[in-house]
Amino acid sequence: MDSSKLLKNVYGIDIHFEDLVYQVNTPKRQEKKSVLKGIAGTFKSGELTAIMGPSGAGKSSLMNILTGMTKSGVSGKIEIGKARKLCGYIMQDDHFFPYFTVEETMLMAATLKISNKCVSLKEKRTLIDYLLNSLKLTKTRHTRCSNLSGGQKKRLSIALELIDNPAVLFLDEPTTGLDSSSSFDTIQLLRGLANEGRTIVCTIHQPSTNIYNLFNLIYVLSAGQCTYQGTPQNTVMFLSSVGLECPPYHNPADFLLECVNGDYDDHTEALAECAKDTRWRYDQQLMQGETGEPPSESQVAKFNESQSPGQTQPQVHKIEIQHMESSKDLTRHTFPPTEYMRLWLLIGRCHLQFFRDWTLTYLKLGIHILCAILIGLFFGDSGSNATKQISNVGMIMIHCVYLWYTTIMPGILKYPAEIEIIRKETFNNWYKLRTYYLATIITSTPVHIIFSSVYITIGYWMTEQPVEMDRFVKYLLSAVVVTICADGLGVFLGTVLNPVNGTFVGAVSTCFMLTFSGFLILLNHIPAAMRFIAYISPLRYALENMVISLYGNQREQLICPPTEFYCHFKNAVTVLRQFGMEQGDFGYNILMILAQIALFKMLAYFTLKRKINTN
Ligand SMILES: Nc1ncnc2c1ncn2[C@@H]1O[C@H](COP(=O)(O)OP(=O)(O)OP(=O)(O)O)[C@@H](O)[C@H]1O
Repeated sequence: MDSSKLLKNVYGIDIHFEDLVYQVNTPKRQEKKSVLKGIAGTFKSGELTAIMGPSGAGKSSLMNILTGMTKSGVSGKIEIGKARKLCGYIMQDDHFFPYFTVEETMLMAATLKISNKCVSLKEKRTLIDYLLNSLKLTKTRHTRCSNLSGGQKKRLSIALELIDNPAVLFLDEPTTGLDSSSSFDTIQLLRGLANEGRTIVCTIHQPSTNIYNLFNLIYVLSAGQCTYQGTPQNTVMFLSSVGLECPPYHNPADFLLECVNGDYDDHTEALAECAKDTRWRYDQQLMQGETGEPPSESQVAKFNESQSPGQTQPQVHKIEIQHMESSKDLTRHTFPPTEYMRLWLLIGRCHLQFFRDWTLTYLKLGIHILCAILIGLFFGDSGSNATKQISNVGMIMIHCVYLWYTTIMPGILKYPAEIEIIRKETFNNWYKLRTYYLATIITSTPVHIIFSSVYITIGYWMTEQPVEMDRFVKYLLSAVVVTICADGLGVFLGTVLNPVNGTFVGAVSTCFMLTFSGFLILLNHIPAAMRFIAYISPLRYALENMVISLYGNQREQLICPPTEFYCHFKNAVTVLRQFGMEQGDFGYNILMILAQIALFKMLAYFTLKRKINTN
């Protein structure tokens, strides 16, 4: 298949909005602030539109409303409707998984967005080659995303969204952080994409004259009002019509911004009134020569008639544009894989990411092994020596806290690091959040099981614990479930709090759970009214379970060294009695930890969803 054909077949979607009002709450709750004050406009297919204006004018707000990212506080009419699913949104900052190369990132996007049933893997590779070539990224195809320059990252973001050929592309400040040459290249690229029939809308700050002239339409916002909507070429004439004369050799874009900024007195109302005249959208020279006046209504009508639909400006290429008659036609030229298929793809991606990040794998495993050996050496024969049983229970406590702490902290930091990538990918319909969340659970759980098992097994055998399979399995199981529980709580905290507060709350909650685990203060020494805290500590359930695994179920007597006159803990049941764990129920304790895992994982999903949906 000709891969370029996949991209050239474009739906022409015009975006029209009227009386668009956006209000936000102010600190004084009774008043609302109007960010957008009843603006109107049309962004046409085949056109590259720039939304400009001073800082705080409402550009990002307008963009977020049109993309559907902001919904509350919005009123008015937006004609884009179901066509939103044919839109791509490229946010200001470019976020990628750092351990994948450009080619791998593209391939993952292609497999997540397009089903193999409609485009084979071979065709996807050809399409990727075509896109990388068109966006001048071929030389970086084997470069990891973290090593790309700002301009390359931006082009990769664009390439990723172009894979499934969106009809509309929104870009928030695509040139921010780029040098003038990269900025020009990026906008020229966007112009090319618009010429193919797409509707491309971006916000931009202070473009150079060259860049300014590449746009088909300039839409200026000032204090929530539209103060110009017309071609770049008509800017000087428009400003002149309200008495603002652009000095010779001055960049019209700069002058326009100076005017709406109020550098030459406040002309906002006059400009807003004049900007209601949509005839500034039409190219003067094209229609009637330089008259200093916008074209008349009849000239506009005549001009429109002479243009085919979707072509309000001269078209550079002849392209296939299919115009939408109704929302029934709203299907992409390609279709996505099922959510089940995406789940498998995401599991694969999570695995690959895990193995690429050596700090998550080799370093963590190495530290687990090292710590287990060190603790084993410290405690020696504490598992069998009747004189060392308080130390042995202390060692179990250390194992619980070690596993808890080393799991909760990465959990807290996991999502804050990935949130922008997930937001971008879920918003652009790469997959559903629940699919991603499930994939991360499916990937991370075996990792926790393996790591905690390695750690516990080393410690168990080095410290001469009873060589009985059922005791070992129960001991290990308790350690594994408490590790998974720590991950659940960590992820939950990470989706509610920022990393600084999350690590603080994580550390404090661990201290409390440790205090009430039943070792530092015995349960029956805690005032009855406070005892309930102990019953919500997963560490208590885990500690009790690990202790009863070792000392319960009629364990035979421990070894009392011949040098000792009396060994108080020779009978294993004495240890249970000492810590008030005689009545401990293994199954109940496991259930309580499992219930907390389910609770944390569920809460974390909803808080993650809320976080993704708030910008
Ligand atoms: N959710 C919100 N709550 C309170 N104020 C908001 C909210 N969203 C936007 N605003 C306010 O609305 C105004 C416009 O914000 P917006 O981010 O759209 O501006 P902008 O034109 O994109 O600015 P910049 O160019 O600096 O990014 C600002 O004063 C901002 O503080």
